[in-house]
Amino acid sequence: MNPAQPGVEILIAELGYAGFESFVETEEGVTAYIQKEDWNTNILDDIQVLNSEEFNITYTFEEIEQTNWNAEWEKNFNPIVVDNICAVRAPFHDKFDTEFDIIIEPKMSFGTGHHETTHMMIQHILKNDFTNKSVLDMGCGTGVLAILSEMKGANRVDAIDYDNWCYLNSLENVQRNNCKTITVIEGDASVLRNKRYDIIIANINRNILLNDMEVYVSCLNKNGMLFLSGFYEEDIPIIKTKCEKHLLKFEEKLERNNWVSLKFLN
Ligand SMILES: C[S@@+](CC[C@H](N)C(=O)[O-])C[C@H]1O[C@@H](n2cnc3c(N)ncnc32)[C@H](O)[C@@H]1O
Repeated sequence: MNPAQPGVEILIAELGYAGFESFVETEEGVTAYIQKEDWNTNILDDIQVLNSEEFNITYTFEEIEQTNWNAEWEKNFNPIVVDNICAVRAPFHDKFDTEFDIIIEPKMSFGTGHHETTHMMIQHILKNDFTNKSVLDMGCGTGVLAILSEMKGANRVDAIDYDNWCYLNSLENVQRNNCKTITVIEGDASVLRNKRYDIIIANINRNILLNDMEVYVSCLNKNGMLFLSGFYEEDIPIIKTKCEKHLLKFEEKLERNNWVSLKFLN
């Protein structure tokens, strides 16, 4: 995609709503990634900025091989350290002298800590008490947040993702970090029936969160905590309204580059 610069933010926001999961801004424009099974050309009919006379955006699309993507990731994956407390690194990086040291081989899955939303979710987990809590990591990606939840003392963690690649990658990363309390499940909110948690973490996107909020809230214990991310500052009102409709109390907001992460209490 090749937008004039002022249109980039609008374009990324609209693509995010439509289900695109990650974005790389280049000198030529924006490369946007979406899971193959979520893609069809009709999706672009909803992207209003593509029809804007003001920006004149052109685009192409192509299917990419997961294996090529892996190699790219491994070349470009630099370790990160969040708040000097939690490192997220690949197996081939040296160990960090931080309280928490998470080893992730991301392959194609989202969740290395580099993305603003993952970074903020890590910050939320670091700041809150997870001791002996039951935790749901919905949309677990690499499993990084589930792994940190166990390291922070959670005694039961379900890590759920509807994408088979993420499911397999989370299983690998759970083993790699010697986690004992994490169950990785392939599925979406429909697998949550009759499950209950003290803490729910969901870094997905605005529309999925709005759509599945009722199910999440039905699984959240009284006085439980809900951490949400995967959306922008301008989405806060609609997310807050939805949460407040389910009697959740807004507690805290984190923000990075217009991405936000919210904490609610039940
Ligand atoms: C933004 S990534 C977050 C990954 C990781 N939790 C993190 O914070 O870095 C969102 C993840 O949610 C998954 N996902 C999207 N929609 C979903 C749904 N309806 N049910 C379960 N997982 C979903 C995607 O496959 C992706 O791995």
